[in-house]
Amino acid sequence: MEVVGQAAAVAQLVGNVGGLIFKIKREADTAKQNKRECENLVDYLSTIEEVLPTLPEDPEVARPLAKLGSTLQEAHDLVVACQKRGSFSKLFRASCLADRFREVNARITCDLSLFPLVIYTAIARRLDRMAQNDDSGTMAPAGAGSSKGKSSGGTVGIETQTQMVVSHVSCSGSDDDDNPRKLTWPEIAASTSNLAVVLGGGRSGTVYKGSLHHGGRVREVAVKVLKKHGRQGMEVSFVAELEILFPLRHDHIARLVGWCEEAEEERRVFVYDHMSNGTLRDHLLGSGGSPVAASWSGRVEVLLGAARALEHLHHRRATTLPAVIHRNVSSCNILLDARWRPHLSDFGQALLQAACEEPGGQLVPEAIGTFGYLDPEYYSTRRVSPAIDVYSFGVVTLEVLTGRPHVLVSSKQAGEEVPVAMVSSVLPVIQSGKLRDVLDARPSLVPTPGQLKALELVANTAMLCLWPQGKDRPDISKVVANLDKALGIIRSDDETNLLLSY
Ligand SMILES: Nc1ncnc2c1ncn2[C@@H]1O[C@H](COP(=O)(O)OP(=O)(O)OP(=O)(O)O)[C@@H](O)[C@H]1O
Repeated sequence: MEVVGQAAAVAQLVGNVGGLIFKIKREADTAKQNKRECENLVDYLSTIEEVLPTLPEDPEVARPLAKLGSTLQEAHDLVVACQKRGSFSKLFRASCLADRFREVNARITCDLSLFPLVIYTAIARRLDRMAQNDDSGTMAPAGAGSSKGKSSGGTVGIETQTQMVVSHVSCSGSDDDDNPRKLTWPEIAASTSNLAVVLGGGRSGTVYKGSLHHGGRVREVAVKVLKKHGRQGMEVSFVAELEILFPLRHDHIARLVGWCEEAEEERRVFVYDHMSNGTLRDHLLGSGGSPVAASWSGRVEVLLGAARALEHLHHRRATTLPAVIHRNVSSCNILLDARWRPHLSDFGQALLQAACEEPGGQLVPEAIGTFGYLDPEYYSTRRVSPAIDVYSFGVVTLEVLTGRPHVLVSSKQAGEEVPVAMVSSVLPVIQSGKLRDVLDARPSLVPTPGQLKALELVANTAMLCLWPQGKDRPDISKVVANLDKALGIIRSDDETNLLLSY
């Protein structure tokens, strides 16, 4: 009886969400302003509408459904507000409404992100029950006439979720025909000669070298095969990462070329453009004479490119897409291509900024990041805001200036080596005006006055980025402007010195 009651409650919530989508579509049809935002919202909701009938009548979907319902109620009010055409300060009103659309879109995305896990569990349970009671081999989700039993292993919800993500971001992102594409495992195996060459590895998986025909040409690619840890958690992060990476196009962001998702085999893969000159850290800590290690202009150019990538992530306001917070900015995640141009990579921990957040940032269950780069304020408050990337970028800037690793090993204490964040030993020296004492000597044994002036600007910018409280740190656009200026000073100084040497 209770089960019947719960199923009825879910059916009612599904009906409620479906009804709201219907009403939103109707109101959007007659909107008098912010029509584009209304249309985008309707496109997004149409995809959700298609999935609604496939939701299992399981009590676990009730909570995210109810949350989605209340967000859609706000979306409805917003679309209704677009019925009025304000004569006074019309543009101002339209821009306020556009902001609210971005907020509502971001919240719908947040609400959806709660679904995969519960849908997965519910469908898996359903399949178990079917295996015991019903060997017909078909599964008829509540109210659906489609989706017949081809599915196994409870993967319908997840693959549908991936499909939703792809179709949503395809609508709102770039419309070029060079979009990332879905690949099969045999294609992955062929492109990497059966995972023959390892490029690197980390907490989330192993990266292999490969080549792939894509966008009308053969591309060198890096193929990241995700670890098969906890199936459910992996699915959630895979979908989230795909949602973020799919529409990203920037000269300084490692581009997603494709992905492979074979849920039954627990295989999940991302394919990126290959960056043949490795990580920034390799060059800062290595002894080789790469342009990045050997010249101040090369180093500041890399910093500037990476800062521009972050600026692109933090300020996607020209689009309806919410800002992205990377959460894992480090010298290991700045990769260099064949022409030594930097590309920000590794979006495995990135988050879409929820527009519904309170001041101070979105609260997350756990502050994840890498020791030495992790913003201490974020670590203690668990609030995510763009300022946490600015902090980590400050650490990378100090690495570039000093050539020292982000973590130093201090002397042994009680028989154990104690790691210390590099920031805590280098920052006080810079603050006391002794930048030269910590500057890496490799680019120039004795920096010229012009170089020193530029490097002081870079160091001062790093100090601001490392301010203890996020609200006091500069916006990344300010960081870009300072680095641009510093690079200009270094370049003109290099030219003057070249002329003088003739
Ligand atoms: N596009 C690429 N081109 C070349 N090499 C790459 C590329 N992407 C990753 N790599 C190599 O693989 C290594 C691991 O990649 P990545 O940092 O994305 O993995 P991860 O498991 O997410 O790491 P982390 O533990 O930092 O989260 C990198 O340090 C780099 O050496």
